[in-house]
Amino acid sequence: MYNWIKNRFVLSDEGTKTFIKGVFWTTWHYLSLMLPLSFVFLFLKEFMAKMQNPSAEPHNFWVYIAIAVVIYLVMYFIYALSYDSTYESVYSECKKRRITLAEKLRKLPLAFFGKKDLSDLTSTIMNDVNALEMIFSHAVPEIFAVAAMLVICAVALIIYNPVMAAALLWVAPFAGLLIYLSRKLQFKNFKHTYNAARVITEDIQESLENIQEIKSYCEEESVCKALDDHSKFYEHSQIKGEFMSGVILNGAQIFLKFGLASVLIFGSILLAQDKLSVFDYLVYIVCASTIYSPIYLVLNNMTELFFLDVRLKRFKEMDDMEVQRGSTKFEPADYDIEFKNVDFYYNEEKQVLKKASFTAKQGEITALVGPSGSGKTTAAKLAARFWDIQGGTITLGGQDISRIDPETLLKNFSIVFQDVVLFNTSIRDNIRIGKRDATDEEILRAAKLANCDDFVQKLPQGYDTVIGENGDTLSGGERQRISIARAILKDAPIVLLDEATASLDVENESKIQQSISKLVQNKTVIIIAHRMRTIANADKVVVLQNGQVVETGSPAELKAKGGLFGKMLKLQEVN
Ligand SMILES: Nc1ncnc2c1ncn2[C@@H]1O[C@H](COP(=O)(O)OP(=O)(O)OP(=O)(O)O)[C@@H](O)[C@H]1O
Repeated sequence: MYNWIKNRFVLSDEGTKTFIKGVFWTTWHYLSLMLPLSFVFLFLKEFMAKMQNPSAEPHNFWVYIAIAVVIYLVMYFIYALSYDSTYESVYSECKKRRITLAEKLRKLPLAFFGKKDLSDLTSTIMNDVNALEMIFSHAVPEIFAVAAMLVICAVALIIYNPVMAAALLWVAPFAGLLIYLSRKLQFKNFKHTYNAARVITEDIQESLENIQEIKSYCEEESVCKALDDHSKFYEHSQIKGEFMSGVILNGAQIFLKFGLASVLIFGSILLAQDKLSVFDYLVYIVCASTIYSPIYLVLNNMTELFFLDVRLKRFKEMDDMEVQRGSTKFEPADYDIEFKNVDFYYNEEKQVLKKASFTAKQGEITALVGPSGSGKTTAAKLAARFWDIQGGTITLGGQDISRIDPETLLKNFSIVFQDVVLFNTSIRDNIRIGKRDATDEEILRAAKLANCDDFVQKLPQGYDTVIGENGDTLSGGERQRISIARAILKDAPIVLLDEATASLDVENESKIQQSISKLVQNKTVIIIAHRMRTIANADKVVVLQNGQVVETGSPAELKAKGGLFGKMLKLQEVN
């Protein structure tokens, strides 16, 4: 049972224990709801005994008051315990689930994020877990608790009078079966609604992110129309889903009412035949008027469980995702990077690297050159284990990087991409990302080396200026310089520069080239640039074409050879 609960609801060990505790107390809470009813029966029994025998001595009035107070206190404490244990379990489990998801995301290869929409992941971490909070704090414990209470009551009623119990309870299994049989249909409906909601979230996020392009290409109308269509589809599937659930649930609820009719009919027959006392008849009528509400509650919550399954499926999908593992101990003799017959493809349709072999030595600048789409960026990112390769090996300091923990590996890399990512915080904090414990002096030094200081000093708050989402308030070149300052501050033994100076003007580029030449001393440097002057200082050039290494050598050697590199060089000289 323990394992079933744990797997069924994708819970942690502690979550399963607190969940069972919550269900235990919720069951007692529902059982305690019968106490006032028992009190009424006690009173009724005595009242009828008094009617049959007027000389019988009634209980003292204060006895009833005392019983009522005890019942109230018992119910109060049981409810408090049930509330406390259920909510404690729910909130702590949801917190854990969010942390586990975030931890999982941290360990997934970056390839995963390329395939997934980020709004979708955010929605799983926030909205799906929120929905779980609701369902776990209400529906799930209630199902277990009310079902347990109903079983106990059913057993008591069957022992008390099996025929009347049968007349009362026969409807419940049929109503339950009706809901159970509808589960596939309800699951399918909810999945449609859920996916439609995800599409809308993605639409909104995408249109907000690309608002500039949308406006500049006058695409507002078509974007709004798409959003409108998706919203209509969402509305339609919501209404369809609710209608379907409503029809099924109402069908079950109406069916349950037959139970009251059969109690009245059978009870009257048995009463007429003198096989049932008036008191027992009244007991079953009262039961019939109260017991179907909790049964209906269970049925209603069962449909919530079908909805829960859609969300749990998403959690399981993320849970089952393969994470990148490796040793956290990494003490290389040097920082030479070696690609040996590397095969790589993002998806099976197209192989991006084919038996690629080259070495980027420590203390040297290795330039990756080649036509657009030849696999330069991919190769550079593979060196930092952004993805795992499908064939060959990549070693760093002689150690296979697929056996090194990605985070441990990345500590050795300073990376500057063309697509700079900045955070909506101060310039100082954005640079500090390179080295969390950096002093202000170290930050200033890195900023000066990266030629940031001039433009930062002109800003009203200097290094404390908050730069907006992804540095929106800065120019492309300024943003790029901040990211270079970050890399300088990190001072890692390996430097990857992917079109790092592409968005700078000639004057700034040459200044940054000087800074970069300081940054890269005695380091392993892999540089990707389309402008040939950017790689003039490279020690080695690796030319890629269609994912294959077609030339390797110094810039002078390759120029003299007159191959692809020579042609590219000539082309740029002409231009
Ligand atoms: N995340 C990805 N998923 C699928 N395919 C990708 C992905 N990134 C790149 N590719 C494909 O892999 C091939 C190599 O891309 P890559 O960016 O490595 O080339 P590149 O030589 O750096 O190009 P450029 O000079 O234009 O930046 C291209 O065909 C590209 O479409």
